[in-house]
Amino acid sequence: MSSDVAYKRILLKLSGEALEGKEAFGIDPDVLQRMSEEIGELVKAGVQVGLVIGGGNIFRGAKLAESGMNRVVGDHMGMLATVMNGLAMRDSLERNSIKTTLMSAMPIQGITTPYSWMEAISRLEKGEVVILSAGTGNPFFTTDSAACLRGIEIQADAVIKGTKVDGVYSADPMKDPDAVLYHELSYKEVVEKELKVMDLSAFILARDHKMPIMVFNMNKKGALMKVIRGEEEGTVIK
Ligand SMILES: Nc1ncnc2c1ncn2[C@@H]1O[C@H](COP(=O)(O)OP(=O)(O)O)[C@@H](O)[C@H]1O
Ligand SMILES: O=c1ccn([C@@H]2O[C@H](COP(=O)(O)OP(=O)(O)O)[C@@H](O)[C@H]2O)c(=O)[nH]1
Repeated sequence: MSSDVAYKRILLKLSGEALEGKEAFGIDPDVLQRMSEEIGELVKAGVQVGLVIGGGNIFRGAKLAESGMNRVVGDHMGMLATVMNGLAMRDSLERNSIKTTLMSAMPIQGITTPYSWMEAISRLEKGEVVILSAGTGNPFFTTDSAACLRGIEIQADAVIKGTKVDGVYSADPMKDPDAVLYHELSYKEVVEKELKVMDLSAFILARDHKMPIMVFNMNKKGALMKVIRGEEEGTVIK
């Protein structure tokens, strides 16, 4: 492993919505390409990358339930959306010569590999990127919960969450122009200040297992590598 990286194995969580990029719906190929290049740099530096991708660019169960659909069915659709994003991401990574396995908590024979934590670790050790799709496989959870759960299972050194803003702020930066970016926070401060990092059940799981969380801007070129090098970028919660 290259000596200038601070983490050997990471669980990278990419937001489904951020994959939309400049498109009105679905997936922006430019975002996929840029993320593939950035993930490729990590792999070259010797970092083992487990990847959880959201599905918010396609379906969210809670939103579907607002219009009358059964929430469980809506969540199944949301989880399948993460498999579609996973297929697109694997395709893009493979086109960039990065060996990738797409695992799914909802197995689809012939298309995905069923999720197994031991198999995931063994492939990560061989230098493959492993995409862990279909969230936790259960309704009423989010892909942030999946990221923390899988991060703990695969014994990652940190959960690194890519989002649309530069990190965790004192208030929602999209709404409050005076919001201040934090570079470091404790789990306790996040709870006390009620800061939106991820949903509470995901966050508490990470806290209880002392899993560090980093939040960075997916739209900022090079930000991910800076986080991995331990440079001042985004927000670290530990
Ligand atoms: N304290 C805060 N710090 C950072 N972002 C915040 C905060 N409060 C609300 N937000 C909003 O949360 C959004 C990111 O949430 P995230 O969980 O990544 O989104 P998604 O719903 O796509 O998973 C940002 O775009 C930002 O507008
Ligand atoms: O373990 C999980 C993960 C996801 N989902 C569903 O999949 C959708 C897409 O995931 P998420 O909203 O976390 O995506 P993101 O916001 O990261 O794009 C969610 O809204 C849920 O409906 C679920 O039911 N269980």
